Amino acid sequence: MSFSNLVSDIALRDAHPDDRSSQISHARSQVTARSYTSTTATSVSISGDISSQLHAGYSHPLSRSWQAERQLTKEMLIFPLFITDNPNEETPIPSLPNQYRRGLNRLVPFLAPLVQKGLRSVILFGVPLHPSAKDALGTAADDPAGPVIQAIRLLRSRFPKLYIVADVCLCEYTSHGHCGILREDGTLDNAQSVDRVSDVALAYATAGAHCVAPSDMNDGRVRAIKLKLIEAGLAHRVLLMSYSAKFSGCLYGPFRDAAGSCPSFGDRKCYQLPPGGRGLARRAIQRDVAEGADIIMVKPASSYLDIIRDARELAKDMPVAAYQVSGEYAMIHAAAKAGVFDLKAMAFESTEGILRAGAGIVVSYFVPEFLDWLS
Ligand SMILES: NCc1[nH]cc(CCC(=O)O)c1CC(=O)O
Ligand SMILES: [Zn+2]
Ligand SMILES: [Zn+2]
Repeated sequence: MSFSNLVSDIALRDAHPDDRSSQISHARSQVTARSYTSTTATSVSISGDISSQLHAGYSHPLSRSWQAERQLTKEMLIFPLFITDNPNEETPIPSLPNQYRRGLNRLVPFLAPLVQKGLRSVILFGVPLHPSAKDALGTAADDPAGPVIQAIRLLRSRFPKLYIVADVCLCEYTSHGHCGILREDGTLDNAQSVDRVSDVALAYATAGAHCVAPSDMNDGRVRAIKLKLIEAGLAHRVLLMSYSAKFSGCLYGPFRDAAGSCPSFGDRKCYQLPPGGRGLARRAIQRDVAEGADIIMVKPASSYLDIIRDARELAKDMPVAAYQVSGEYAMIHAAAKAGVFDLKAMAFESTEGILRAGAGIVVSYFVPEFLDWLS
């Protein structure tokens, strides 16, 4: 049977208008199936033809939606916020389109309409603008008058249903910009760093954060934080989301612009994971599960979908989160601006990939848009 006969054989009249082009590939798959059965010596089995028919399963927008194991919902989304120590600040971040650094006085007016639209959760990053706020120990990180602790209190009281996650790290507060306390030779002092990071986490939990999320990558911080939460009587209501598999690479640039957290020397390659290190990521995930994490996070997301799947399998009984980081967001914006694709379509496609890999929680700078798109 010729290819053109087959094409006319197909009921094009039943196709949805947007599905006409796929009829051609449909015809090709029938060619393959039929020529296979006709050249076999055994009796023609119809099962080959039946199993080759996939299009019926997704020929309608609703049936297409049934094909996903998970659909994106507003409950899955966590929105990152950059909070400065200058109460009236509202400054756009050039490398992060539509994102701003905001002071305390700007938070409630900004968030109120988003909460109205269904915003469920935010993750807070402190951005001390005054250089004097930074020192070798990151003292400002748990300053009770600092932006994060003040924001936790404010948001808890003004938006009682909003779930508050506090990112826990020292790099925004250290004079050298590294994620811990350094030895004289410039390497991280792990024991001191873990003690300091866990104190900061405890301060955020005490201030009312529903969740503390250590992003520092010091060894053993999950256990140290969990123990301090237990000791303080907070372990039953403060969730610990670990940035377990956090890879070093080029995708955090816009964030470091936003947070002013670029290391003043060196890089983070000795504590964040090497991009090829799948085995290390698996060990880090298993380690954090054993140390008492409640949620495992993988970061960045799109270049690490296999790691998200690993996390899904290694931490079977726990939620898995993925952080679509600043560089991923900036790339999508830049490509959309250059006409490569439609921004909304790509925001959905990238997020669907993250969910398909196994995440059930997505930290994303697209949250305000998703709240509109999902309404
Ligand atoms: N440790 C701080 C921290 N927490 C989250 C991010 C990155 C988030 C993003 O790029 O959107 C970073 C930056 C870094 O590790 O340099
Ligand atoms: Zn850090
Ligand atoms: Zn301490």
